[in-house]
Amino acid sequence: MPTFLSIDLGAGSGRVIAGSLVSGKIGLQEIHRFDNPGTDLPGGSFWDILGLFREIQEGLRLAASRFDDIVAIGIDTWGCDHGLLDAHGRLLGLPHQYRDPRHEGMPEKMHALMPEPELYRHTGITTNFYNSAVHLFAEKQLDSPALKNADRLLFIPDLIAYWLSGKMAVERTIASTSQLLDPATGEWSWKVIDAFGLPRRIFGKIVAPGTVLGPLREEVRRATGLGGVPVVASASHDTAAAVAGIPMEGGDQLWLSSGTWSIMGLETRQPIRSDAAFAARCCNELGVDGSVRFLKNIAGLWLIQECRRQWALEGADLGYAELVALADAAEPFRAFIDPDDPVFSAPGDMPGRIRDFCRRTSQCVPQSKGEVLRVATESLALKYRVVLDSFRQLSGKDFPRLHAGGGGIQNAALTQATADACGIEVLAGPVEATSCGNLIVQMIATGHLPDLAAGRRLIRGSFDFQTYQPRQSGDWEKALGRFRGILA
Ligand SMILES: C[C@H](O)[C@H](O)[C@@H](O)C(=O)CO
Repeated sequence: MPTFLSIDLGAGSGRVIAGSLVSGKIGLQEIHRFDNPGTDLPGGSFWDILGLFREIQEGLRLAASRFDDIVAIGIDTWGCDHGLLDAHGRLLGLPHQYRDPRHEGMPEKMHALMPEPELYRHTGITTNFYNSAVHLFAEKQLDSPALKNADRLLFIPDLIAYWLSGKMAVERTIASTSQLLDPATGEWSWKVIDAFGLPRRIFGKIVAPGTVLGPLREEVRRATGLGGVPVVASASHDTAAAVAGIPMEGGDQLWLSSGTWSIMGLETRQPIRSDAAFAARCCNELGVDGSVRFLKNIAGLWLIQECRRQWALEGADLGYAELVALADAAEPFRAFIDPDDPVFSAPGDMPGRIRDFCRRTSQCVPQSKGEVLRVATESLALKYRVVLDSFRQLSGKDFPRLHAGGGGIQNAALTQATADACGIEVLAGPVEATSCGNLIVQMIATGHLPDLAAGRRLIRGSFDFQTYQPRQSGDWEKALGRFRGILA
């Protein structure tokens, strides 16, 4: 049975997943899972990129021992982060994490060189702390030897693909998270690159998702036992992969990719760079098959993951099911936070910050773990509603349903709260939207599927989907009024 391998790296953990085509369905098997902890060192917050590569090779080795018909391999990762390489293809230092505080103070300096509305007209991306443009600009301000000596920039999935195949390429969906790309042409925006004084030479050729890069390098073949399996530049940004993996039919559908980030958006054919879109701080990233992901990033399960991490440090190691049960048992609608307030963006004492926010905004201060989690869960659902309303306004369309995919949909309390707060049906599935998207792009690239629509039909027929109907409740409408009041 033809089997495809999806290497899916999130900003917390990574997996190698095998997707086999059996009797007209995709069967998934998780082959290897590993942590991806960022590490704070003098000089910044970094990714352990060599450790990740070792884990990936281990996953490939395990896959080779289980499957004898491996057709292709594709990589997807979180957005924005990158490595710099010299002219010999050697990595110049550890890649920084996008939460590295070096972004602080940069937007003001950038906007002095190119005002944000103009930047938006060129790139379709508002300035956000995580964008590659901000971090490269910081690197430039620090007179970084890596940047000075760099010959090539590769985003994290491009770097892994290079280490696996020996072929360098910049894949378009991941490049579109940089704030350095023109979303209409899908090519680099030289005006922006020049305005920030970044060296043109590091921005190499951009390839479309689904480009076959080449077979595994000899060294990787020896380390894993795999043969010359081709590496495909898949939908390399995990959100692009997730959107490809959510089976929507027809244009302009509303989707939610639910994970560490909750990303809500529309799948469109053209970027939207109007003043209204800029004011709503919506971004245009690129998707599979020439599509545009018109979207808004919302701080998603990050809030809950960081609460969990903090409580584990304090000695309470709680599983996600326990966290959901605690939130369920707490009293509803006591207080709200803006999940996207900058105070929540860095790792740290999230329960303490949630309490501080409530105190600062003169609301009830949640005390117990359940109360804190309830505040986070309801606030997320309400933020989805606010974002949905801005999409309604910007597009002049109403949306009958929200297509939600990704690991976050397993939090049934949050998914039901999403339906309730948004007042629309949520069609939830698949949990593995990202890997599914990554896999179908490989299947298209290798001639096993004709196109994206066929891939989405395959996914629809392969997995269970759950429908959440909105429960009629005036309480959510009242809560929405209070929530809007605390938004900055
Ligand atoms: C900064 C985030 O990584 C990015 O914007 C988001 O789209 C993502 O990749 C979530 O995994």
